[in-house]
Amino acid sequence: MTYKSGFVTVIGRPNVGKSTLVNNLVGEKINIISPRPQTTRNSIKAIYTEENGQIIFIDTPGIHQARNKLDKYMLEEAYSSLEGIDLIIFILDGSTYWGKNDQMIYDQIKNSKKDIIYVMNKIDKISNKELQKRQKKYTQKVGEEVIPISALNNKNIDTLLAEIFSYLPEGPQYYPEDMITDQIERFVFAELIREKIFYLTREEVPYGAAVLVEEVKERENEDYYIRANIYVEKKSHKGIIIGKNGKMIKKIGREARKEIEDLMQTKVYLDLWVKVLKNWRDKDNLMKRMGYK
Ligand SMILES: Nc1nc2c(ncn2[C@@H]2O[C@H](COP(=O)(O)OP(=O)(O)OP(=O)(O)O)[C@@H](O)[C@H]2O)c(=O)[nH]1
Repeated sequence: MTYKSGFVTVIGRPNVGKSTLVNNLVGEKINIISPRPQTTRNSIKAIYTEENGQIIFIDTPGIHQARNKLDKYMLEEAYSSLEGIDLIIFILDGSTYWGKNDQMIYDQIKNSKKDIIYVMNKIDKISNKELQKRQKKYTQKVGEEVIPISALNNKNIDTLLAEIFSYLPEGPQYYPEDMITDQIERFVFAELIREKIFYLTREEVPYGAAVLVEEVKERENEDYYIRANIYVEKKSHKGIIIGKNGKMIKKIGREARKEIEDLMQTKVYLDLWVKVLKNWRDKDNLMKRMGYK
């Protein structure tokens, strides 16, 4: 059998279940999911690999009217993720009806001249009779077959996968099979922290420092908790980064937090830890997680 692979954009209005679908397919919680809309702030790649092929998913932020700088950035991200991809999956919400935002996205993706698979999600929320009715309505709107699924209950996902592969071209395995995401958002946070270390410390200290974001959590009061480890190569460097009475690490944390808050447009609690790890540059796994080849 030939090996097929390609880049697939998952698009749809906020809250239709894009992250749930991608996460369930890949089998691990990668993106931040919450019942509130617009939780996905970046296009995050998730990678699905099986014997005969590989699908690289781009999970786009929900498309909506831009209200602020961050919204605009998210919109650009969503549309720019259409470039250079092989297939679009347009997710519709089976528990509601065709809306203004669906129309807006439909017009845009139709323009892109890419292949599109239409999916109607959340069918677990409606009766069989209702399902058929809505599927018919959606089919009339888009003029093509609409695949009903429940991302939450993994219903009809095999059909969807087979459909995706039927569109993908013959291609290489782009990423190793044990790699499931490239975690763009975490990488950006880590880079912001690293940048502060560069500004605030001297000589070889910043060059021997690496940052890995270990945890990103949206809390009930709507702020973000971010925990990151700063790895240094020598004990003496740890002392410098922490500083007298923790002064330096507080300063690094304060300045990085301000920038992350600016990016996320919300309050952030940044929890920084400094750890000595000799020769971290030689540790393959760590390098991979940091986004270095
Ligand atoms: N009942 C039901 N709920 C679902 C299904 N798929 C997703 N949800 C729920 O819908 C909500 C939004 O899901 P997400 O996966 O975050 O939606 P999204 O489209 O990625 O949202 P944005 O990131 O805001 O664009 C969550 O509460 C999910 O649990 C489904 O198949 N059935």
